[in-house]
Amino acid sequence: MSKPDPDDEPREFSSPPCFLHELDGDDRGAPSKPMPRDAVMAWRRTQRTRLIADRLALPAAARSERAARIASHLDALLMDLGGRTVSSYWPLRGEPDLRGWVASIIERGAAHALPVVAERNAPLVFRRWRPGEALVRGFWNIPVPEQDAQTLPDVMLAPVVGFDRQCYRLGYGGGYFDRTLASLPVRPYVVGIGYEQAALETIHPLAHDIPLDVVVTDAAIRYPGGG
Ligand SMILES: Nc1nc2c(c(=O)[nH]1)N(C=O)[C@@H](CNc1ccc(C(=O)N[C@@H](CCC(=O)O)C(=O)O)cc1)CN2
Ligand SMILES: Nc1ncnc2c1ncn2[C@@H]1O[C@H](COP(=O)(O)OP(=O)(O)OP(=O)(O)O)[C@@H](O)[C@H]1O
Repeated sequence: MSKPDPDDEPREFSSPPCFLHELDGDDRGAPSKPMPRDAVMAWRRTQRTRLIADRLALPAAARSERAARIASHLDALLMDLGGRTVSSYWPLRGEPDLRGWVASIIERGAAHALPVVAERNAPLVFRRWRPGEALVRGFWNIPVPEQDAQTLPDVMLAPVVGFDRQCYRLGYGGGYFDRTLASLPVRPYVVGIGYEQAALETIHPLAHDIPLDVVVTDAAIRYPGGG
């Protein structure tokens, strides 16, 4: 397992064409001048709190309607998942609930797994799971499969707290998905999942941040730099 890099500096050093946006105090659009690591981490904490509160404020009906849109975008993006292993997540803190879609891909011949924090600050492991199978409480009380049948996903759904134009992911701050992607022998196809309202201009990527391949929201399928 790699240790956090003390030289973990922001990656973006290019000057924006115009600095007027810095006068209006809008920290959502985020200026693209380099920010020190401590400032990036503090900014991320503020954004996490705001973004989680925003999605928890969505009425349940709006959340499930948006999850259905995300599911139909996933069908359009991923098409035939027969014979593939897909990892998803047990929905927490207002994350889109894709459990119905998971049941549908299993019916269509996919295998499915859930991520498990087996050890703090270590890569995630993935345990096979089908609806109806037993779950137990893991770290932070997140339900995880009881059976320790480990697998590696071909397609990994990564729920986002926020995402940016380059498809960098803001998560809960544990660094688990980044650590996992840095350690897997074969990189899966990594699909960020979130509501459109989680869009940010930039998360101020640091050296440890690994971009998602694509982000699927209720409004769009977004590729890095694709607007
Ligand atoms: N539904 C779901 N399951 C998931 C993830 C996820 O993003 N969503 N994960 C994606 O990585 C992993 C769990 N990651 C987590 C990372 C941090 C915290 C958390 O609560 N952290 C503390 C602060 C950090 C700490 O104390 O270590 C907190 O927010 O209070 C929770 C889950 C695996 N399972
Ligand atoms: N490959 C890695 N090796 C060691 N530490 C890492 C690695 N990737 C991330 N970290 C550490 O994890 C911490 C949290 O990172 P970050 O703010 O990017 O979390 P996050 O992506 O929002 O969280 P999560 O993936 O758990 O939802 C940072 O201190 C970072 O240094």
